[in-house]
Amino acid sequence: MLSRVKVSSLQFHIALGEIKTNLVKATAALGRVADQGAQLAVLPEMWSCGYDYKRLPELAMETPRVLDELCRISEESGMVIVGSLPEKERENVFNTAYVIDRGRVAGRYRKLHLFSFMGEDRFLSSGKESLVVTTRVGRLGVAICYDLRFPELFRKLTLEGAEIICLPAEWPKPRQDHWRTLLRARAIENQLFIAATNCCGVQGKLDFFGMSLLIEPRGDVLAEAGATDTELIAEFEFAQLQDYRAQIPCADDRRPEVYGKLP
Ligand SMILES: O=C(O)CCC(=O)C(=O)O
Repeated sequence: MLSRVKVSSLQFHIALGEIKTNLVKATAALGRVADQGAQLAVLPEMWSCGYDYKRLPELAMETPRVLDELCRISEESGMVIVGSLPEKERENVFNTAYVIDRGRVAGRYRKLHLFSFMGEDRFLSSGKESLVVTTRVGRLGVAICYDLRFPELFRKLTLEGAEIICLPAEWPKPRQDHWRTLLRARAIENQLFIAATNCCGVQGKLDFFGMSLLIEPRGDVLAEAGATDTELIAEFEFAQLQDYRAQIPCADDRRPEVYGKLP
């Protein structure tokens, strides 16, 4: 097991429906962070095409090709890569975060909580399972964007041994405060690392503020992006997680007999 991991968050503007443009951008950014020694790279939510709702079934047909490219990069660079893409299965389209490790898909998480406020539930199907997966950079839990508002999911991932939670997002203005506060809260209450990647810039009618964050288990922000294309890098030291959990043993002090058992 590694004692520390170099983690990167690849924030960029997603061109709506333009898979080729976004793939070129992501590939270049992955190359740059690999050159800086990144071992885990987190891309935004639906980064290949954005929320081009009506064209999602057609755009999702390209996802296997995008995944092949990510697998190649993972194989050549040694990086673990996480990010969400539209996934088509029969008549359903899911918002699916893929974990790519050692040149193959090591785990797949279909977004559980669809953002009904913006009609995501009318165009996408929701997943039925959470995901914690062991990779070469440790045990990763995955959540996507709106999932951040559901602490139960994060607690479940924690109890299942997640050390780092990767959170691809497309979180628009004006809720910057919720984004930053909830990310720090999820890290603090579960005493783990969070690598959250938002997109930035205008996409259709929405304006994204960026503010991708790399956070350690005390809730301290190790790196934070502004509102433009940015590659964040920080080191996650697993001893910090162990020390903090030993110091304030929240997991041991839980009272599940009162408020219910998870998972
Ligand atoms: O919860 C929010 O405010 C934003 C969520 C969102 O944009 C999404 O899940 O796509």
